[in-house]
Amino acid sequence: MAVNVLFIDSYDSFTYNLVSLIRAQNDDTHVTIVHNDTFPSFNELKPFLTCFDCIVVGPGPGNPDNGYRDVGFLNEMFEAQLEVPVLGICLGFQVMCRAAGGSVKQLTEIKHGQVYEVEVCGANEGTGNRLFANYPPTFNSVRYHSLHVAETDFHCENIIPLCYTNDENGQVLMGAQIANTSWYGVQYHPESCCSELGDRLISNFLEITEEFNRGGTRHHSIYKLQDDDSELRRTIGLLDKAIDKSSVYEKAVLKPKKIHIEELPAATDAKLSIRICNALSDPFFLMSSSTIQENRGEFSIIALPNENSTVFTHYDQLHVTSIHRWRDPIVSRQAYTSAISANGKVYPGLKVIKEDKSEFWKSIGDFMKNHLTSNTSKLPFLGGLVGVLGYEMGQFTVNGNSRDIVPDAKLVFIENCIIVDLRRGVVSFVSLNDNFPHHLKNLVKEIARGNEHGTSMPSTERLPPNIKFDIELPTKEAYTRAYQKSQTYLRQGDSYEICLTTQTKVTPSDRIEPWRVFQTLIQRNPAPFSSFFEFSDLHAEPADLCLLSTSPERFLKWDCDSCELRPIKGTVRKDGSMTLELATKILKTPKEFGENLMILDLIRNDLYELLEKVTVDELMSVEEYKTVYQLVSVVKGHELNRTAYSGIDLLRHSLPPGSMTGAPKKNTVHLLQTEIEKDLNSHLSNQGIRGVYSGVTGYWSIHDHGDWSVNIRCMYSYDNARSWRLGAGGAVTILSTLEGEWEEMHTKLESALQVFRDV
Ligand SMILES: C=C(O[C@@H]1C=C(C(=O)O)C=C[C@H]1O)C(=O)O
Ligand SMILES: NC(=O)CC[C@H](N)C(=O)O
Repeated sequence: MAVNVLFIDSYDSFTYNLVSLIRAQNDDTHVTIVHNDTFPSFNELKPFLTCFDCIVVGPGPGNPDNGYRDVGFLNEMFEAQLEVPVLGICLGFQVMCRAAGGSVKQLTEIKHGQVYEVEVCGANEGTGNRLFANYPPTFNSVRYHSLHVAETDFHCENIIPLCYTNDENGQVLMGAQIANTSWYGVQYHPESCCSELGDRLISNFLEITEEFNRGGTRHHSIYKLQDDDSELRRTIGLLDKAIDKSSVYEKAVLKPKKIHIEELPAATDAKLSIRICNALSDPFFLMSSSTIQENRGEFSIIALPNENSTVFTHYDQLHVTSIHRWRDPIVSRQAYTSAISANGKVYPGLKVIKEDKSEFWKSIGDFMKNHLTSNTSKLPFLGGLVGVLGYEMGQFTVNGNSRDIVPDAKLVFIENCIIVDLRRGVVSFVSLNDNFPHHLKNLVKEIARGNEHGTSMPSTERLPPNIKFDIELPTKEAYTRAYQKSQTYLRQGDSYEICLTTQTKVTPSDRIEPWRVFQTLIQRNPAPFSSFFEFSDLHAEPADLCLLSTSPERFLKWDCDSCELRPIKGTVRKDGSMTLELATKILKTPKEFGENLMILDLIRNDLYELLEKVTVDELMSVEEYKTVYQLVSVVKGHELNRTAYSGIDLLRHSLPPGSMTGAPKKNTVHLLQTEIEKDLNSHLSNQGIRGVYSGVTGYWSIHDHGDWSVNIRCMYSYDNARSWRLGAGGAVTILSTLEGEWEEMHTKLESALQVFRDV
């Protein structure tokens, strides 16, 4: 049967998991998604309702008692006595029960990302438990809620209980029908990857819908519309577009390009790329692995910008993108500075576009469209854009308002690179225009043979002595206030998990070359996604952005048809007595399980927004790093080829990384920026801005491969290494403790900060 579903989203991070579950029931099911505030009031939505067979009201942050601010027009909608089948989930369920006379109260023991056994009430009787037809007496499902429908109310005659769970709160209502209506709902999350029988719930509801519409006078499904109903069809089309899902660029048929690759056998030495970089006199960017792990860190990429390299820089606060050539002598610092801040002035060699960050994505899409090729290769990168995207390039952040104008994104087009395949022991020289510098090839050949001339790695894991470091850490008082605010929001139901982060500033008494600091860092904290980016892209001028990263976390990797994300959530410090076995025990407790599951479900959501097929390939494995053990899940997206989207769309739509925000993303990012982290970093000039930290670093190759890691366990500088900033944090959940989080933040901070200690 063709069913036309209206899905009302309350800005949750699990919406598209539900939408995909609904779509999966039937090929003919059409789901139209609107937000709960797409319309200023229910009246404006009402005329469209005849287009739909049923309504699904999704989960979300907030409390129905807060009215339009939290739930948009939903209270009004349920008060309007709709004659249409409704399925309310979590927040949707709470709004529905409230309209039927129930009251919504805070749980004593809040449940975020926890699996509970749900007991189904009695067998079918009359219109009774249709929603749970063909269910076993009990099943497991995931709960994400701070609020619930109070027990005193569900014994009222309007609310017919359909299932319960029992926990420290007593008996908690998990599902109900509103008497004399075809409104149903569940408090738990059927769409979570750790919930059972979610598909059966949806298919039962769709059957209820079908029967309702068959028996009644409603025959409005769009698929049954006649040609003269084109107006209605158009209306649905308009509603379908209420949420912007445009792609970064329009995919086209690609042609192969001759790419010049020369291979050289080399040792399988994780430090080879560092040894090569040590010998380079011209600028380079490095994406390297100092540890090789399954499916990570097999390749190190040395990208060599040259005078043909186009440099894209975006300034979120100014709404400006600048485009110029790498170290173009005709672009002076003075011209550059005045061009980006004074609107519309034209300088030779420099293009300044007034655009916001969403247009920035389109600008790089337009640029790359002309460079993409159909080549396939074993190499991850053949040339293309490399660089850094800061946290504020992602969705839902608001513009900063600071004195310091710093770049939020920097991407450089690379035509020459050296790729070290650490597994196969091969070095490749790759050139798009056959202009790979000869002297460099010869130099690398010498190094691969082990003939270095006094340029080897510094033998100590220490920075040069006699330099003092002024370290400004966040205060415990400020952290405590931010932590407590986070707990308040979690209890109120405004968020399920909040990644609370801090920033530390380090000022050396003397400048140390970033490359020197990086070498020390990667020896102290080897990681699969280490990167070195010194953007000295203005001729004879110091770098205005520098990033040294030892990230353990892949954010997103893609090729033409599939993608992979590896969210890390759950951290245990490695100290003398900690073993893998013990860490595994700690990481498999409800606190860490919930923390990881929430982000895992969020990431599935981010992919389902654009893709149909998403799988969880690893559920919470424990991985060992130099200073910590981490809980890692692996999520894959498939069949990108069948959609209008490419990897860059997935990147754009899923930034900032969920593991750095918490869930639901929109509200949590907003709370972090405007309330929680606002006063936490008073020692920084641009507070309220995370900058590079929490963003991503990586590449977009011309053969449409990409790989981006999360900017954590890193340091970055906006003043040419005169001072460094280090971000660190962790997810705060209802099961966190202040001391535990404070310690975890320090553990992560120390993984990079240690290079400035015991020098
Ligand atoms: C916030 C950081 O790390 C993030 C938070 C983690 C956690 O809460 O367990 C783990 C890895 C990262 O996604 C950090 O390193 O600063
Ligand atoms: N997942 C949800 O929809 C949560 C609903 C509500 N904000 C609560 O915390 O209870």
